[in-house]
Amino acid sequence: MKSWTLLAVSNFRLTSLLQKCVEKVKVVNFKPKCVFSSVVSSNYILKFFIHLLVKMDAFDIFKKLTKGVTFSRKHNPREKKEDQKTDYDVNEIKIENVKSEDERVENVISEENQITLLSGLQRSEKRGKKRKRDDEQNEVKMRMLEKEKINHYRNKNNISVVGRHVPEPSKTFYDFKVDPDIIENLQKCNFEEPTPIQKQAVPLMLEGRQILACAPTGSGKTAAFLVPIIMHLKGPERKGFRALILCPTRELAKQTQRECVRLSEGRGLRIHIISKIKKALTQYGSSSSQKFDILITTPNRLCYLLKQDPPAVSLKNIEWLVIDEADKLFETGSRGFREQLDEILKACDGNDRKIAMFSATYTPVVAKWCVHNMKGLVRVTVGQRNAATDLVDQELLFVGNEQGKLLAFRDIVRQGLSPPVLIFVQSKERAQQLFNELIYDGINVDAIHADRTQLQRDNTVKAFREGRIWVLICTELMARGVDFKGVNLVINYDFPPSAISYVHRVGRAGRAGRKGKAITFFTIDDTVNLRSIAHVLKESGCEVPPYMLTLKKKSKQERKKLEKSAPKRDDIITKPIYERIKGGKRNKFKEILKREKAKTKSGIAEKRKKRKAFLLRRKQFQKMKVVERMVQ
Ligand SMILES: Nc1ncnc2c1ncn2[C@@H]1O[C@H](COP(=O)(O)OP(=O)(O)OP(=O)(O)O)[C@@H](O)[C@H]1O
Repeated sequence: MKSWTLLAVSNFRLTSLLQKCVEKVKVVNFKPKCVFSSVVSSNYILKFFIHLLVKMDAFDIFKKLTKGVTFSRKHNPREKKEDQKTDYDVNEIKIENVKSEDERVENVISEENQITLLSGLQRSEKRGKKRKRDDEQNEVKMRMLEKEKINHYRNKNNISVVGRHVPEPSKTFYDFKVDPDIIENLQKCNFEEPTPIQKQAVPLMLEGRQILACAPTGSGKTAAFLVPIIMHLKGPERKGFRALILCPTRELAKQTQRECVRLSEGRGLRIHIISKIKKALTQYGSSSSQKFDILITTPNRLCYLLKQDPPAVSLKNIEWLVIDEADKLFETGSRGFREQLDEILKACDGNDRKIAMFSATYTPVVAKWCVHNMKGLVRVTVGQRNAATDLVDQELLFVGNEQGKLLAFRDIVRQGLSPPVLIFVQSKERAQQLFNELIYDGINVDAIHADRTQLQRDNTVKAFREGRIWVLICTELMARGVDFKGVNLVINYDFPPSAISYVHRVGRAGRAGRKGKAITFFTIDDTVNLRSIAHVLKESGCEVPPYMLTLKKKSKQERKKLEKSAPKRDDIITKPIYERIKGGKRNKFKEILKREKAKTKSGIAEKRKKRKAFLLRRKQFQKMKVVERMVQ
């Protein structure tokens, strides 16, 4: 193999440039070996080469640079070995004619001011490439390290994300890229630092990303979607509604509106809730002033407005659509809102529409829909999916039968009840029955259910919030999203229809970092969901008798049936009602009972009469048939 020895050349940049020149004149296997005699600053050398490159062609440059340099073409086996052994070894370079080359360089550059040569710096092109590669590798390593740090922070906060280019979670409110007034409002609410869902969801939504977020009950999901929306809308405009927040109940919508008002203080945003449908029919139509920005409502009311001809509200300018309690709104059937949701989605047909879904529980139906319909979707999960908050101490209590439930509750009261307490029952009738029972026990109690008027419902919620009512009996209506501060105890008087319902009911306690307790009564009739609910308890670190976890898994059909219609239960009554009624009223009640009895007696007699007539007709018919056969 031919080898060249170039003596007395320059530093690294000089060498590599020279090599390029040499390549241009097609010199094969050029291995420059060089040493400096004096120190030249690399900047000046660069300037020098730029000067040369501009003025001369490659051959000229080569000639100029190699002037006076001796090239040895001798075939030297030792040299060959060296060549193979190492790319370039500074210690074994032959130095010839260094001075003359140095002088020449100085001469050429003398026009370009002063030059200082760095002595001892020798690099080959391969080394240069290696350095470049190293730099790239270091950069990759740095990026990986950064990613690892972010992942570590996410793990610490139990955040998991699925999606592309997910921004870093914010550590403090100041890391949110929001205006100072929003941070001030957050601080006014006594929020010290963002909750994990806020840490991840806020930066995501601020970047305009569509998200499906799942985080435990009471973990601040409301502020997580309100902050970016408020930031996005900035101030009031005359475009009609630009953000829409859907909630499953009016109580939750009102609560969200309150929080939105608090967080957007000073911005002048007009936040509306559809409370009176008649007023709404004329308030938001196309002929109105369009001076409104955020609409918070239930799907039913909004659909009613959309169905008017022409529609009584326009959703064309909606930029953010938030579906709170997404899994509930995606439920089909009479209790769900799926059909209404489809109509609303159709009405929000603006180009800029982005969707955010939030819930404490996750269902595959929602996830599937999001994957198919939300571009650039990011899924954010805090903690374990469909798990109850670990701030609540949960207990399953076997009470034998329906009477046992009342006895168990009275026992809890005897041991000492620390209000506020929420009691969940399966129907409005049972809510009323339990209310009638407890009111005679001298407990400061009220009930809320769909049969009560809007005003009654609002007053009850207000009284409970203000501490005028200690025990609130409610149905599934209040299980989702409603935030009563400091609920100490949740009692599932009637067993929840599903594990998801259990998670939401229990989640009314243990909110915003506070601790709480939940007791769930069960009888022998409640075994269908016992196993799955026992698993929820176990996952949130509560003690569960092992037999519950190994109960036979009930079929999906059985569980679905239970979700659709609650099981039949005995009425909640411990004594005959007339025993509790005094004086004249009691006698009246006895009379009513007698009449009822008489009614049933006459009813039985009527039934007997009918049966007799039926039997008689059947006999006659049979006789006729016999006669017909005989004739034939
Ligand atoms: N960063 C924060 N620091 C302290 N408290 C907060 C913070 N963010 C929200 N909260 C408070 O936490 C409570 C629960 O918040 P929120 O109602 O948003 O919970 P949620 O996750 O929506 O619950 P659910 O799933 O039951 O609807 C509220 O009282 C709210 O004011």
